[in-house]
Amino acid sequence: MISPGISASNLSLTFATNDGPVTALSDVTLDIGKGEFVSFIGPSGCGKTTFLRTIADLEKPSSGTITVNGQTPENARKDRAYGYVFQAPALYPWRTIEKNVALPLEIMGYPQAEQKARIARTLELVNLSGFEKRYPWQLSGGMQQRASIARALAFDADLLLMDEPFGALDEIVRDHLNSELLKLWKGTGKTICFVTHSIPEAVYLSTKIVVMSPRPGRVTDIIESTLPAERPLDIRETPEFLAIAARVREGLRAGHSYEEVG
Ligand SMILES: Nc1ncnc2c1ncn2[C@@H]1O[C@H](COP(=O)(O)OP(=O)(O)OP(=O)(O)O)[C@@H](O)[C@H]1O
Repeated sequence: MISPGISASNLSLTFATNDGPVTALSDVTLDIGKGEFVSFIGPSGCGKTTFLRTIADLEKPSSGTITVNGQTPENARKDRAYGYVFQAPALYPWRTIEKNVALPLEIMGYPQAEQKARIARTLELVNLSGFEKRYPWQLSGGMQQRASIARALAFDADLLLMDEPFGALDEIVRDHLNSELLKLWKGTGKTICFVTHSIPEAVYLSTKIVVMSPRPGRVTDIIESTLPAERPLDIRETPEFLAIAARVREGLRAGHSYEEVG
């Protein structure tokens, strides 16, 4: 049996705004096992970021429950249960790459030697060994995003929350980072929650795909991937891959997601 990593039950979240209440999440029920790679896909405004932020205890649900490693999100946060990778790399320009990766370790009071070892290990995991002394602006966008992944990995949380980390990158860099991320996931056994707008990216990476629709944000389909663990990039041309992609597309249509745009 897969042990529970994240369990949401009838989770709803409504923001009070000047224009009245906005329901970002409506009645979301979802279980994510430890070691799963789960993608959240849906159009802008369907609550993907809000769901990630709720896991991270950055938002409080209006109703329903959610547990992270069997605890409240607040206790999980205090336990440093997760690393968070934002849409933009969000690196400090005045800090070198190694100093950026060191930041959470400094805050958590790791001894210098331990910091050094962890920085070396995580930079190696994301293929950035040798770039320790560079500044973020000296690296390409893809390298900057890898550095921010290294920072999220530095304190070795079991759970990695990634909010559309590769959205701003070109296809080729994105392909490369997708296969690197899969390798990293397989090598570390972490649980990954990954937000994306891209159907091929979601299908390529995930063990489970959560399709969402807006107004209000809800889950329209949960797809368990039947793809093998070993996934070369050209798996994206196989009938099995295309069948899963078609089901995701159908789920998006069922939520009237794209018809409403434009
Ligand atoms: N702090 C907030 N206050 C008020 N409304 C908010 C707040 N955060 C999000 N929302 C609203 O909640 C809904 C869901 O937003 P969310 O950012 O979770 O969507 P998303 O699916 O991640 O979108 P995107 O793909 O554009 O990042 C949107 O309508 C958004 O405007």
